[in-house]
Amino acid sequence: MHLRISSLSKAFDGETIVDKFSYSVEGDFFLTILGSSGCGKTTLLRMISGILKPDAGRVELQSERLGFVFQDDRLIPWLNAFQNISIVSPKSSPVEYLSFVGLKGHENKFPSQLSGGMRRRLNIARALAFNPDLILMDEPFNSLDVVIKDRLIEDIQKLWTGRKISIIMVTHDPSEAARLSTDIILVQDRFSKVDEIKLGDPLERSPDDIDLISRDLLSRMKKFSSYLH
Ligand SMILES: Nc1ncnc2c1ncn2[C@@H]1O[C@H](COP(=O)(O)OP(=O)(O)OP(=O)(O)O)[C@@H](O)[C@H]1O
Repeated sequence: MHLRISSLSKAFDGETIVDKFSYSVEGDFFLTILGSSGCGKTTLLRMISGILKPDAGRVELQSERLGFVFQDDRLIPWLNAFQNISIVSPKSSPVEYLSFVGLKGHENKFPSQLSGGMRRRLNIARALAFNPDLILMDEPFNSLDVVIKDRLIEDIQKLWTGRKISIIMVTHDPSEAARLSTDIILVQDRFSKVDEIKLGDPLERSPDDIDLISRDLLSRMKKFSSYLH
């Protein structure tokens, strides 16, 4: 698996968001695109996925089956949880994936009958059921309560180790990045500064290591926060 980004640029209404950005990573990576709100993380992820066309530059992504967890859940309102999964992935066993995200017993509920956090988990289950070799996740743990979030982070880590898939995740939370990533792209203020951080295997990281990395990331982010200056 590899991702190669060469000299990628994007502007909206004449305002540059991503400016000649190059990056590459390979292997079974867990790449986190980390940065404060509005810095251009989602724009980069959308260009990586091919949903958004860059103004210049190119993305080379080796993947046969791409799964996507969007920021807003894109569930079909008139199908229940089971059907929302089986429609995108008829050969999968939806109950297995619903159990994985803690939604066993909710198979017959429609999206409108689920809480925001449950819909988010259903969204994740649907991406997994597609059996992807690469998953792109945009803020997957937003609006989840802390216990569910902690459990899901553990499960996603198990999935990453067990199935040898690669993951690219967007987040603004340095502690999620410190816990899960093999590699981090820390984006400051619309790509005016980008740190590329290689962390290696997250399973070899102790809670103290995670804490240290998390604090280092936060202090780097604070230096560039316009809100604090
Ligand atoms: N389709 C679009 N048209 C115009 N401007 C856009 C569009 N998409 C994004 N932008 C602008 O680009 C900037 C970066 O947006 P982006 O969604 O990539 O940021 P982000 O880092 O993912 O933020 P957040 O964490 O708040 O989701 C923002 O100022 C946003 O208003």
